[in-house]
Amino acid sequence: MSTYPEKVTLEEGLGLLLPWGNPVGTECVPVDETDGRVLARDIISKENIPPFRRSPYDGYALRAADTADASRETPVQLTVTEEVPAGSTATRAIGEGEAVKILTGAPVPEGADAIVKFEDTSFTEDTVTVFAPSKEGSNIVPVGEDVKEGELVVEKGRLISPALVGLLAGLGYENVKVHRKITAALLSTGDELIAIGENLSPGKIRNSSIYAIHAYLEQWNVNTRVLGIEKDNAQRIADRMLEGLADSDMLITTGGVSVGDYDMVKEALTRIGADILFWKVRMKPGMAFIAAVYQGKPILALSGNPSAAAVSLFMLGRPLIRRMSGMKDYQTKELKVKMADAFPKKSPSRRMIPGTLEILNGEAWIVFAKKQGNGMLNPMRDCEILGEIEAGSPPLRKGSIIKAYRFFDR
Ligand SMILES: Nc1nc2c(c(=O)[nH]1)N[C@H]1C(S)=C(S)[C@@H](COP(=O)(O)OP(=O)(O)OC[C@H]3O[C@@H](n4cnc5c(N)ncnc54)[C@H](O)[C@@H]3O)O[C@H]1N2
Ligand code: MOO
Repeated sequence: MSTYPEKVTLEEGLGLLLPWGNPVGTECVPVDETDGRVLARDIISKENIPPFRRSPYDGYALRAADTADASRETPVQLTVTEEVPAGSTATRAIGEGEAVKILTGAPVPEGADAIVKFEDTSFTEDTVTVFAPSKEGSNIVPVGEDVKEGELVVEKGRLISPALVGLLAGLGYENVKVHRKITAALLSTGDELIAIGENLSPGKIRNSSIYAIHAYLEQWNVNTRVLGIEKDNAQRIADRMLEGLADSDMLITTGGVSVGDYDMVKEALTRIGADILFWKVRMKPGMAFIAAVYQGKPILALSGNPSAAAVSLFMLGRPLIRRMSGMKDYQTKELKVKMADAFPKKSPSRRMIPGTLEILNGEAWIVFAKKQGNGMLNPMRDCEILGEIEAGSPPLRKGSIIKAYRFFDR
């Protein structure tokens, strides 16, 4: 019989599980499909953005030296030689006493070293008059202001944001090398579960938890293969597990991981020959949990209790999924928050309390979910962060400072 650790700390559990989350392979996808994907190569710019000195205003390009003596009383008049709209270039460099009418986004002509806005001048078709000296370089966007040629714009392993999609397009990438999306098979176990459309009968409940898990996975850009509901029968669960694992990178199950007579998931894992990495984590909710590996593929057996399943998925599943997806910063980020509510009970166990993050007077506060309990989904509804009550804590007053874990970072 294989042995495995029981009742590990969260950190021990992550230490045992995360090494199995090897980054998946890569693929090239059109740039407009890359939001939320993980970049698989460093992006070093071959170009400057902008590629030329640019005017940020509609106005006149001129030589700052020509305006040195300009004032309200002694305005300086310059000869306008031509007009340069965006998309064009000047036909020649400007000389002493000359200016070029220029529009926003147009390249600054050779010889010019300052731009004056229209509204700061008076002008005719052929002349422009300025009333103050311009500083050399003023109102000129330098070449490469946004991105410099040769610059490391973004490292591989970063999650691509909407602005980065735009930057990649701006750099000329029609296709981008990203990690392929991982696929997770999802299996719900429990004799009590019925599908959404079925009628409730005594003792039965609708399968809700897996829909929440499915939605979280979608947010994390994971493809899913939904296996449906299986009864509390070890062999049937084992068969479904193998079916799901055959064409997925990982398996997530719910239910049947406690100590009850019908908790068949551990037995099913043994039957398929999976290696159990650990059973039970010292936190609440989320104590009931099994991590296993089958042919290198991670298996997360989550609690049937929906909040417990979500907390395990956030604290253990999410970093694993981020690592498998190719992300460099896969670890959950921590912060210190003040409690906007008291936690009135002693807490012998380490507790994770879902809440929202509020910033008040420059301080981070956690507002706990109104409902708390591992058997509900409501507590997780608006969860942005999980506040941690340490094992052995006395009752905590409002305003106490605790650690929290955040889930809205990229
Ligand atoms: N004697 C003990 N009993 C229990 C312990 C324990 O340590 N000793 N731990 C309790 C804790 S804490 C949890 S969490 C649960 C874990 O139970 P399982 O993971 O085995 O889950 P089930 O028993 O299958 O279901 C628990 C609960 O959740 C409901 N459920 C199941 N699947 C779904 C679903 N897909 N959607 C919605 N709800 C679901 C199920 O009907 C049960 O009510 O064990 C405690 N017991
Ligand atoms: O294990 Mo239960 O998962 O503590 O809520």
